[in-house]
Order: sequence, then C-alpha cells, then structure tokens
Amino acid sequence: MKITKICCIGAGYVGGPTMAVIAEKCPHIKVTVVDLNEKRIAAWNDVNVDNIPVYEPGLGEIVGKARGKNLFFSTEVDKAIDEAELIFISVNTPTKTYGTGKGMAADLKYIELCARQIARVSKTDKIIVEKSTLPVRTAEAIKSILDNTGNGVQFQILSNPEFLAEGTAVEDLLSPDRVLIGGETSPEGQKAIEALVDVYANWVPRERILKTNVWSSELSKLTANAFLAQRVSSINAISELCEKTEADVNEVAKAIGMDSRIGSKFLKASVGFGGSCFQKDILNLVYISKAFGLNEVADYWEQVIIMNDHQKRRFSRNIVQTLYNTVSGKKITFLGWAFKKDTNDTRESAAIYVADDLINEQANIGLFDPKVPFQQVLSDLDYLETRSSEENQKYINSFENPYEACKDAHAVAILTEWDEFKDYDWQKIYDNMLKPAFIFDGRNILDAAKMKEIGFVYQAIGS
Ligand SMILES: NC(=O)c1ccc[n+]([C@@H]2O[C@H](COP(=O)([O-])OP(=O)(O)OC[C@H]3O[C@@H](n4cnc5c(N)ncnc54)[C@H](O)[C@@H]3O)[C@@H](O)[C@H]2O)c1
Ligand SMILES: O=c1ccn([C@@H]2O[C@H](COP(=O)(O)OP(=O)(O)O[C@H]3O[C@H](CO)[C@@H](O)[C@H](O)[C@H]3O)[C@@H](O)[C@H]2O)c(=O)[nH]1
Repeated sequence: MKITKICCIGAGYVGGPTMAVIAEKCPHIKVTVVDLNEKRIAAWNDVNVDNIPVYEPGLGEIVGKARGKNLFFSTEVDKAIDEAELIFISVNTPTKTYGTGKGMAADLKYIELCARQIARVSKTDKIIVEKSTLPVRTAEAIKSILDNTGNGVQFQILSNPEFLAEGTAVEDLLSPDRVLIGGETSPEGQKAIEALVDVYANWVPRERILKTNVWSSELSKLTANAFLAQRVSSINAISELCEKTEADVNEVAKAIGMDSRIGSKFLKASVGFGGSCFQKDILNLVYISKAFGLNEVADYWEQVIIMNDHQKRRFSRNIVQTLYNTVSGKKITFLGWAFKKDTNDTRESAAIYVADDLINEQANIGLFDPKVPFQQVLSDLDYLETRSSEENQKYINSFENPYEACKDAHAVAILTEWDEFKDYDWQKIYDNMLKPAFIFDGRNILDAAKMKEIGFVYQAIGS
C-alpha cells in the first residue's frame, strides 16, 4: 500500500515538528495536521514563521518551505480523517488529575475521543498510528472502539512512539537513532507496518527502522524515558554526596562516563529534570506495575521521581539557608524558566517548583527567559494552586533584559542552561547587585573560578 495522504491529530510539540519533517522529506505525500485548538492552528499558519507556536531551532525554516505545498494545518478534523489513508494520533496524554489513578495513570480521554471520531467519520480502510506515548496495551482499547463501528471499514493499529527531545527536535527527526514500529503479526498487520516503514525510508536508513509487536513498542517508549530519567536522578543523588565530600560531580560524571558500558550522555547534574514526559511516563510505569501487583518494580521506578523532587526542593532550601535563613522581601533573579535550553516549553520545569518554594518564603522573584512569555510563567504558578493568582503576581516580575532582571538582586539562580547566559557581562551584573552577591548555578554552566574572582559567592550543584 502506497501512502499519499496523511492526517495527524494534534498540532503540538510532537505533531507539528514530526509532520513538518515528514512533509519535507516526502514531497509526494499530502500531510494535514489538525487540532481543536483554533489559536494554535492559526499560529502554525502565521505568515511569519517566527510566530509558529513551537520554538525549535530549524523548525521555522522547514515549516516555511513545506507549508501550503504538501503541509497543511487545519481545524477541519473530520475532513482530514476522511481523506487520509494513514492517521497519526499525537494528542496529549497527561497524568490523570481525577478519579482512579489520579496523579499516576495516563489520562486517555483525548485518545479515546480521537478513536471515536475516526470510527464515526471513516468510510475507507485506514492505518491508525499511535504517536502519543501510551500505556502498554492501549492499542487494544483503540482497536475495540474502531472494530465496533459496524460499517465494515478495516483498521490496522500501529504503535510508533516518538523519541525526539525538545530543543533538538528537528535534528532528532532528521536523523533518529531508531524509528520504532509495532504492529500485529497477521499479514494485514505486516502490510500496515511496511506502509509506514516506506514513509520513513524516504530519509531514514532501513536498518534503523525497528519492527516489533505492538506491546513491545508501547512499553519500549515508557522504558526509554524511565532509563534516561533514572540516569539524571542517579547523578543528582551523587551530586548531594559530592557536596558533603569535596568530590566534584562534573569530575565524577566524566570519570564514569568514559566507561563505554556507562556512556557519557545524560550525566549532567542539575536542579532536577523537567519536561512533559519523564515524570508522566514514569508515573505511568509505576501505575501499571502496581496494577499488576508488581510492588517492588513500582517502588524501584518511583524512587527516580522521589529523588527528582528532593533535588528541586534542596535547591530552594539551600538558597534560603545561604541567604541567612530568610529571603523575605529579597529580590532573587531567575535566569531561565523553560525546562531546558532551546525550547519555549515550560511543562514540569524545575523553575516552577523552586519559585513556588521561594514565594512561600516571601521572596520577590525577578525573571528573565529568552523565549518564555510572562503569561506562561504566571499560568504555570497558578496551575499549582498554592495561592491566588493575584498573590503570585505580587511576588514575581519579568524583565525584557537580563541586566535589568539582575539589578539590585541579592542572588541570581540559574534554572535553564541557555547558552547566552554564559556570555553575559558578569562583572556588570555583579556591580549592580547587592553585596554579598550570590549565584546559585542550577545547571553548572558558569566558570566557578571566574565568578569567584569577580567577587560572587558562587554555588554550583555537586561541588
Ligand atoms: N513533547 C515531547 O517532546 C514529546 C516527545 C515524545 C512523545 N511525546 C508524547 O506525544 C504526545 C503529544 O505530546 P505534545 O507535547 O505534542 O502535546 P501537546 O499538548 O503539545 O499537543 C497535543 C495537541 O493535541 C490537541 N488535541 C487534543 N485532543 C484533540 C482532539 N480530540 N482532536 C484534535 N486535537 C486534539 C491539543 O489541542 C494539543 O494542541 C504525548 O503523548 C506525549 O507524551 C511528547
Ligand atoms: O544530563 C541531563 C540530561 C537532561 N537533564 C534534564 O532532563 C530533562 C529532560 O531533558 P531531555 O530528555 O533532553 O528533553 P525531553 O524533551 O524531555 O526529552 C525526553 O522526553 C521525550 C518525550 O517522551 C522523549 O521523546 C525524549 O527521547 C527524552 O529525551 C530536562 O529538564 C533536562 O534539563 C538533566 O538534568 N541532565
């Protein structure tokens, strides 16, 4: 089966970039990305590609080239479903905030709505691809909904999890370590897998396209994120021990990372991992394990989250203790709010939790982030429901310029590793701060010796 029309439901951080790259690499395929969110679709269609809703290096250029040719963004969901031979489901699957599994399980209501809509609209056979991250065995539920329409349309369900990391999405999509496709072992299942393989093979070497059964594919996605997050929590656990022993976590990470069995990636100690995926996917794994009565398995993975929460909290606690046990009325400037550099995404960013702790201590937070709008910052704080929106606004202020943000501050805290922070005129920042001037480097990006020479009291993670 040769695919000529693709629909993707969900124009978010995954749907948008992934479909833009498919469209660019497959000029013979018409790709339509649909979403219920009209504002988001309007932003994807903005004539100025700097205004597309997802900031990713290189993405604007690709969207600019393919949009209007074979890449379309639309709110006409039914029409796009009806036309397509292959449909990616790329909607959000957040942690449940109500009912059974609250705070742990993945909320699959958006997935189910998509399945029902596809079932209702489809008049021809289709391949349905789970692109969203889903609990193992979700394909079964989707299949059950699709197979019970009674209109004779045949559906094949594939699992094709996405492994892109934000900030490097375009690079990751153009040159993935692997593409994973899970499908049924039946002849129809294999045919569907091959149709999707042929799409990716337009730019991904075939030996990097891995075919498995559906359940292995679904579980591999959760497992990959659990392993990655586990490395960050492991090095962060060691960072606390380093602070007690005069060992330096950067040196320890380098020393262990040179062992080819361990490897050097994902060993950067930090204020804690954030992002929409790690915590959500591990909680999901913990929930599934518990549901099967595998309590030791659940406890093992839950510890990764417990360690991460501890790392965020001990960062804010250390700021308070170092500033003579009170930050009340003191200006503390945050450099960075995004959960990592090169993205405007703030979901689960460590900055949110550190700010919340410091606001509890009545600190005045000054903020500069090169890509995150202040409205987003306020909405992140309000989402925690720790205090009223008006209260939050009293305690946090955003600045257009990093030097203004740091002026008259007692301390600067680095929450995101934006490259530009390294190149600031730190002497100028020092001159305009209250003394003693403190830096809490939650990303270990500044040169400790240089900062101390300028006169800062400089503290990094794990040294
Ligand atoms: N963000 C990442 O880096 C990343 C990477 C790999 C996998 N994932 C997974 O991919 C999925 C999507 O993540 P995201 O970050 O793109 O989410 P997102 O919130 O940015 O985008 C999801 C979009 O789906 C839309 N949507 C929801 N229900 C809909 C419906 N019924 N019809 C039409 N549109 C609908 C929402 O309006 C939203 O715009 C999640 O399962 C996530 O775990 C995310
Ligand atoms: O050594 C490290 C590496 C990462 N982080 C932090 O960990 C978080 C996650 O970073 P990263 O994994 O690079 O970004 P994500 O976009 O969250 O990507 C992860 O989550 C995606 C969604 O499932 C997966 O597709 C990706 O493969 C997986 O890397 C961020 O807060 C980072 O600052 C560290 O603190 N130290």
